[in-house]
Amino acid sequence: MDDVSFLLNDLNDAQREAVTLPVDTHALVLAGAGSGKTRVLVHRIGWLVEALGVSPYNILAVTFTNKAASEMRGRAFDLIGGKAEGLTLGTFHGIAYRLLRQHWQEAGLPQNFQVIDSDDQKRLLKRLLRDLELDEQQWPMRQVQSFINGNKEEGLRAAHIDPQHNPFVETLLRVYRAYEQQCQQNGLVDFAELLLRAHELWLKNPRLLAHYQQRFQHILVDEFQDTNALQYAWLRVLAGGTGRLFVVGDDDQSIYGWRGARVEHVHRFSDDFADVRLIRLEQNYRSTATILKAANTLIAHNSGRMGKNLWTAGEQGAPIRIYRAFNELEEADFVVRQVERWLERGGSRDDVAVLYRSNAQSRVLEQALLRAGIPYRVYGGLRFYERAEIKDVLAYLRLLLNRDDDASFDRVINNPPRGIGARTLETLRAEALAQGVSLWQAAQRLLAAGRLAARAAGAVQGFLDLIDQLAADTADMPLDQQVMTVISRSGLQTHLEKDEHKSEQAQSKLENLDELINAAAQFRPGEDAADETPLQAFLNQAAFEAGEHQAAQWESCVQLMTLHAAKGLEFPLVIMTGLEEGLFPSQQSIDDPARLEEERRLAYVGITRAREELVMTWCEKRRWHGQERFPLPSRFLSELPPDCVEEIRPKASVRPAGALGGGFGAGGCKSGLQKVGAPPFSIGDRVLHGRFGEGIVIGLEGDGPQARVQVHFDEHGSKWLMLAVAKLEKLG
Ligand SMILES: Nc1ncnc2c1ncn2[C@@H]1O[C@H](COP(=O)(O)OP(=O)(O)OP(=O)(O)O)[C@@H](O)[C@H]1O
Ligand SMILES: [Mg+2]
Repeated sequence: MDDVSFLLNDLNDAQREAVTLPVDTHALVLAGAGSGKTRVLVHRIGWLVEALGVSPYNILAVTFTNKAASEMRGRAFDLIGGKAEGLTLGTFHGIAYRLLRQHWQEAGLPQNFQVIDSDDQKRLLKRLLRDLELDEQQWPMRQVQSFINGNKEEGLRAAHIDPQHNPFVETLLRVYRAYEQQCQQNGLVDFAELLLRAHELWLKNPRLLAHYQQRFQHILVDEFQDTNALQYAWLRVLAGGTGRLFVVGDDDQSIYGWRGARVEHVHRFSDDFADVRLIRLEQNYRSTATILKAANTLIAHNSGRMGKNLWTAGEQGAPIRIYRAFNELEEADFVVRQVERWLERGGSRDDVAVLYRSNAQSRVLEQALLRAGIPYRVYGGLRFYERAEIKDVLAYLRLLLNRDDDASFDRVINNPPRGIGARTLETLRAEALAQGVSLWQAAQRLLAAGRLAARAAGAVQGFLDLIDQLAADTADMPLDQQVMTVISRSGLQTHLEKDEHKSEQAQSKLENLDELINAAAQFRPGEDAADETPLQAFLNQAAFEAGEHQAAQWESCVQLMTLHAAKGLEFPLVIMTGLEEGLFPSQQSIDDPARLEEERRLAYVGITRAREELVMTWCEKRRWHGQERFPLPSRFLSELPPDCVEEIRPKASVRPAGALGGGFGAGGCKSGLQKVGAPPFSIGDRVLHGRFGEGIVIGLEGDGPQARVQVHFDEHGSKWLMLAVAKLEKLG
């Protein structure tokens, strides 16, 4: 087997054992982060093809995200060259989608069926509730949606569910049935439906199933701990009696419990399939010994783990640096300095990932990176000002300034839904086109001429009045109140709040809206904005930031992403931000032990993304949900081994460690960086400047005549000033 030794050379014994298992066994590779599970999976593909002569056509590989899938394809290509093209490789949803496209008839779908996202689904359900004369107050959208999606994920259609004379379930079932019917009629397929249909495709078409069972003799699954019930069932059916499953996973990285993933599948796997070979990998190749020890110590706080021993032969590495920022603006500045430092030492931007718990945290980070001219990409999501809910609010604000802004008009006239249908919109557009006027003017004309049906006319008039009224009422408000008023009176907020508890998605959108209010509160027009109103300047700035530094695909970029999106990836430098109680762990998880453990696994995922250096930051003060908060440092910080961490503070800070809320628990981090010589100010002092007014000291740098101080002024934002020349007065 000389010619296949390249497949085994850079593997350790346990990895090699997994890769070279006989062709007729099932395998479960259970191992911690960075132990080479994904590598083993790819090498197994190579082994099947090159050593055992399996055709790529007979191999199905499932990953968790599209990015992971394309990386896996790349790695497979490196091993087996062009043969990799014959593999079927993708996410569960992607594979189900392809199957349904190919077998639309057998699946009972129209050829041109359309996939709808969660927002589309909500809109459709709202309409159905109205048709069924059900009150949305009584039947909250989140409940309806989770009833339908939850059942689909369990493989249950409306017809399968016995309401057992429970009137509550009976009503939900009526909605489910109507929804199924509507989707079928219009050829619409939601996310859960993709998997359910693909599953039913197997069950209803034994011949087709037999074909695919025969074809996919080898099924390999990465991140197995995050499969949900339907995905697991789908795998079981497809594997049938002959297919061989090779699954890899880590119970400590199960982070999608809130979306129905079941770590129990890892336990069940050995019962559901005969002769499963269990292989454990214990050597970590990704991280320094320090980072690995921190991760191991942290996750040991969870109970009911399968237990693992991860070790590394790698270097000790630098300590994990924990930065206690004054506030989120200063935190973002610090992140930028870390990136710059990395680049100065010869690193590349691609090496750096900045991770956060909540999407809304990205705005301040994006702004700081933009200011510093560092290209970045928000991975697995959109940049702040490109997010739909932010664009919605901005569209309202634009309309307040300019009623003839057609793009904005079009975006929000029926958003949130106010009963203005597609036909009315068509009429408006046709009129605007025919008369060469804006949509707003077209609406006014049609209303004046009585050319809209009564119901539509009422709704359109209501919208025009809303905008006029908002413009009049908010004209003299400060910018943040303007934004806040628009968010609440437009109905956008209520629209999202209605399903607040159900979807993280709606919750995250609400957080983004709060963050937009923060942005308005912190906004200071530039010097060249003298003849604009603050609102105009704010909108221009937002447009600018949305379009700015749109990094090209190939350009080297710092990557910003949520902790969830970082799963499976690795970076030389990882910066985890917002390590604060109430943010990470999230507020909702604090009183629920199971959810708290999931948050801890998320922290474990974050820490184990780092290869060489890890930095964690938290803020003594954070604007969050439109309020100033003074969070405690995250409990996860105090769960790290003290000898692995180093606390750093803004340079030359003279405030003694612990003065603002104490360290983080017993054995907290010792600060080696405090200077004793006493500059006249310390972080957190309130100061007065002749020109910029009042502010707060957030940074100090240098000594003697070179000493500089960074102040965040209430009215003018952050500035660095030379201490020797700036006339700063300390306020009581
Ligand atoms: N035997 C080995 N020799 C050298 N490097 C290895 C070896 N095994 C894995 N690696 C490297 O270690 C890193 C982690 O591997 P991999 O991503 O496969 O781990 P994983 O177990 O899938 O991690 P995660 O749980 O985070 O998904 C990768 O950079 C990989 O190339
Ligand atoms: Mg992996």
